[in-house]
Amino acid sequence: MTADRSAIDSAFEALVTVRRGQTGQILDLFAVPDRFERFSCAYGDLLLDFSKTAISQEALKRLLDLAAAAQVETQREAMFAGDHINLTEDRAVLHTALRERSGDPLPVDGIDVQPGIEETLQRLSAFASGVRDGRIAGARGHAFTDVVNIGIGGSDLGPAMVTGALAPYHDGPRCHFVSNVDGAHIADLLKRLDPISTLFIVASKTFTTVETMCNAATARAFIAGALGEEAVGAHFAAVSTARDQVAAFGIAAERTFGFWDWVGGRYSVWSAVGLPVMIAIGPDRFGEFLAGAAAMDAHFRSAPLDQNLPVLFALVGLWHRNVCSYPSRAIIPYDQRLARLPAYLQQLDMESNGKSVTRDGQKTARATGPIVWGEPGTNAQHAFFQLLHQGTDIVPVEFLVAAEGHEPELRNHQDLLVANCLAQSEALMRGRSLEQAAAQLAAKGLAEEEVARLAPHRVFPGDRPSVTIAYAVLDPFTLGRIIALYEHRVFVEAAVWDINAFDQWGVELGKELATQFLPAMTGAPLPAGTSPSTAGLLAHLKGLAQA
Ligand SMILES: O=P(O)(O)OC[C@H]1O[C@](O)(CO)[C@@H](O)[C@@H]1O
Repeated sequence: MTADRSAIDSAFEALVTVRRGQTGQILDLFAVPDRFERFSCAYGDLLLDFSKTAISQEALKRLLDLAAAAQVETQREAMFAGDHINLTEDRAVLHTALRERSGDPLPVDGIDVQPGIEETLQRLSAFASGVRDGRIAGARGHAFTDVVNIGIGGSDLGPAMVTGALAPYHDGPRCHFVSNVDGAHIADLLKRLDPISTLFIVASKTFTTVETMCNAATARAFIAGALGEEAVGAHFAAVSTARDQVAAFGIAAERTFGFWDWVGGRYSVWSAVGLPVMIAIGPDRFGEFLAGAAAMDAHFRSAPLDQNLPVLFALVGLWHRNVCSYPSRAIIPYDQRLARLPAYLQQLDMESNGKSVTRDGQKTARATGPIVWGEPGTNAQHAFFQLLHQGTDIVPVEFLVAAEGHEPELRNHQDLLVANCLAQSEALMRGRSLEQAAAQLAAKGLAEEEVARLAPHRVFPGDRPSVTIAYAVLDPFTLGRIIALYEHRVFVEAAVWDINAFDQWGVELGKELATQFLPAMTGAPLPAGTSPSTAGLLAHLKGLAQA
């Protein structure tokens, strides 16, 4: 479908005009008594609060006009219907089908994909259950105590993040994740593992990714060296769309779990890529995780735009990126088990929306995906919150926080955690004036000149925006809802920017050059045209390696 660029441009112009006309601060917007109610949106216990942004009633209205101008609803239906919206790869985008359990037929290119999804899920459940209860065991009959997922990008970040997030639900074997081609990653893990009770899952959509193939070969040698070549089959499973390559590696068809080209790597945790999660928490809990995402899908599809969490979340993102020109967004989960969420969202958001051309190949009219980064609170407070509060750049923050932890006996920890989370968003918005800083110092009895010297350092400009996502508890259902919320937010932002969120050509050039440079590591000349800087660096490193 073709976006109506002029309607989108007009909607953005109207927003810029609103922004220019704003005189007060975020705090002043709370003069409207029900601002919190009006600028937050709940889906069950999951609340998105965006009242601590500079979005006024007028701005919100214009943002909703922007969504209408971009025909977000039409674009959304094209995705759910299985249209080939990934234009550069000529593919449908249907990760949502993986969690849709109604059983209704879903034709893609004339073929119903639901039976294949169901069959794969049944096979995954049987395999995961077998590994969990020891019916599927190693070559010498030992139950698996450790499962190692070998994958990278979407074949690593999703299962690694979700497995960590749902640690309280683990009742299966220990799960580990190896992604980096740096041999240190796998070597440090293998030292701690007993081959006799270790299962490797090689996860790669393409089964050609260099890092994954290199790590898989090392893992294979680990098993073959310890237990013999004939043991390899019992200690490996694969997740891939490339069944031929999997077979060539030596993994049997019954231990190969497929998915489809309409599932992008960074959207694949709902597919067989989620196998380590299923082994860790069991098929039933994995089903709850899928159900959470399906619930968010249904909400995204049916809620009016002004009550639609992913749409509102995206509009806040567009406001910050395009109207306020903020270059990044920070993800700060006040939930230690979501420690890998920022990394997961970096791929989801930046690989999807880090684009400079529109769907028809024209240069984009405005800035697209921001830099996404973050760390869990409260640790982040003691690292980079200084800059968030007093630095010269404004970074909109996205806080995530649960009402309950999983440790009722540590309620005092949860109280401290929640209080800190709320305090940070309040402090970012409220700030502290020079007068207030001076008054505080004077109240401590400091001399006048000391007050004047120190007070400027204690000023907080305030007026810094944040969004808070609050929920009851981080269970599988809620985690599913949160990830789907972010996925659809990325979708809506891309729809407005008129970019393809589902390809990733930007990762190719570096891969190509690495392939060309590899022979030079063992003496061949570097390809013609390689810069003197790169040639100099290689010579330096080789000199050091030989020393
Ligand atoms: O699953 P594969 O094919 O090994 O790819 C891994 C990752 O590599 C990328 O293609 C590019 O980095 C990602 O999109 C993907 O998640």
